[in-house]
Amino acid sequence: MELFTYMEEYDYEQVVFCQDKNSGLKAIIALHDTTLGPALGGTRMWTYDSEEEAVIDALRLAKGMTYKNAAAGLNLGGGKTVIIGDPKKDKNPEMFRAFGRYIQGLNGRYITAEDVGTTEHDMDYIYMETDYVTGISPEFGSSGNPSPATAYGMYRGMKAAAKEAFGTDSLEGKTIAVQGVGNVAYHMCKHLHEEGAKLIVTDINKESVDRAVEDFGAQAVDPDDIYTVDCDIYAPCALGATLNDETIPKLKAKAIAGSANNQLAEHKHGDMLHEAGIVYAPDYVINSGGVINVADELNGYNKDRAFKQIDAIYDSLSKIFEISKRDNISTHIAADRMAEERIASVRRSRSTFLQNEHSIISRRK
Ligand SMILES: NC(=O)C1=CN([C@@H]2O[C@H](COP(=O)(O)OP(=O)(O)OC[C@H]3O[C@@H](n4cnc5c(N)ncnc54)[C@H](O)[C@@H]3O)[C@@H](O)[C@H]2O)C=CC1
Ligand SMILES: CC(C)CC(=O)C(=O)O
Repeated sequence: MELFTYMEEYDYEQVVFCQDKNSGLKAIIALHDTTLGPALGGTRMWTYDSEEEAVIDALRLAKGMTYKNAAAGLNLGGGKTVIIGDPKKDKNPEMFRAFGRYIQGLNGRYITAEDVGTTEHDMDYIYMETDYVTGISPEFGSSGNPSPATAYGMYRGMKAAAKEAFGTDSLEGKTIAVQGVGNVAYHMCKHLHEEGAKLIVTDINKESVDRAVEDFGAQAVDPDDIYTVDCDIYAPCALGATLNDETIPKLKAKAIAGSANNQLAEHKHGDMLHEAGIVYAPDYVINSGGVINVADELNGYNKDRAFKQIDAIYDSLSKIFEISKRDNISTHIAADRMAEERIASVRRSRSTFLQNEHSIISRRK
């Protein structure tokens, strides 16, 4: 991979490689676009097959955060971190403290939070070294783990997708197939179960499946079978790129509404779904509840205010479905346009010179 060529093609601002031999930290912080404000995005810890795979994941996730934060109406740019390692075996407090110092070194250009493989406690260690971290334990005045907020937004977004696909937003009696029942999907399943939906679940982790079967009466299937089950809505809630040439033709669902980031392997897969008449709720819109919740901490956390904003995911998706129908474009393109227009308009409105803003002249005495 030619890193600078890739960065130039997709307009990335900065990539930071962090290494700390003592703790074993190997992290990549990718900052995509900070037009709207400091980049806010979580830290993923995962066992990558190669360093290149980790870099690409950080870059793709960071760009997704630019679009997510813009579409959610937040004054925040897009960034993300990946830490290379096994979250079950390779973590230690020093690793997250060392990482916190790297974040501090960016002086507010990047603010982190949880993602796959990291927890509230990891964030607490980062917080020992920097203020630029959210989703820390509630005893520090924070909003805590963002997963329940993401799950609530998912539930609201799934109702909007159901309205578009079935003419009613009630999920009672609907069969929903869930890939990956981890932090977000467990809480999402709780909402769906309470509304009377039937759940089919899969996970590579048996304990997670057992918990969903026990708590929500879900039916369990093998990971490879989730694409072919009879269902009304498919919810990809594991990792990215699972909507691709191989899986899309197998799907029986009329709507797709999941929490995973970067669900479409390529842009053309959004078009494939549109052509197949499947209502696709763009991932970064439907899963923005978590970032909306942690972003609220920057104003002094207020749960009611944050959840009111999360509720609005329903309206944002309804608007996207409307534009998609009106202009006969796929929903992911409609969402991208919404986000890009917001960034472009803020960029224009910030183009005037300010004497008190940092600029080359402010350094001259
Ligand atoms: N935690 C949050 O608030 C947010 C999470 N997301 C995204 O949602 C997705 C899920 O996040 P979390 O629930 O936090 O992570 P998690 O790690 O708790 O859950 C993911 C689950 O997927 C399972 N899994 C992985 N590969 C699988 C496969 N091939 N087949 C079946 N199951 C598989 C894992 O075993 C795990 O149980 C991720 O893509 C994440 O980036 C997006 C926005 C916010
Ligand atoms: C705080 C996190 C939920 C933000 C993030 O990384 C995401 O939405 O993917």
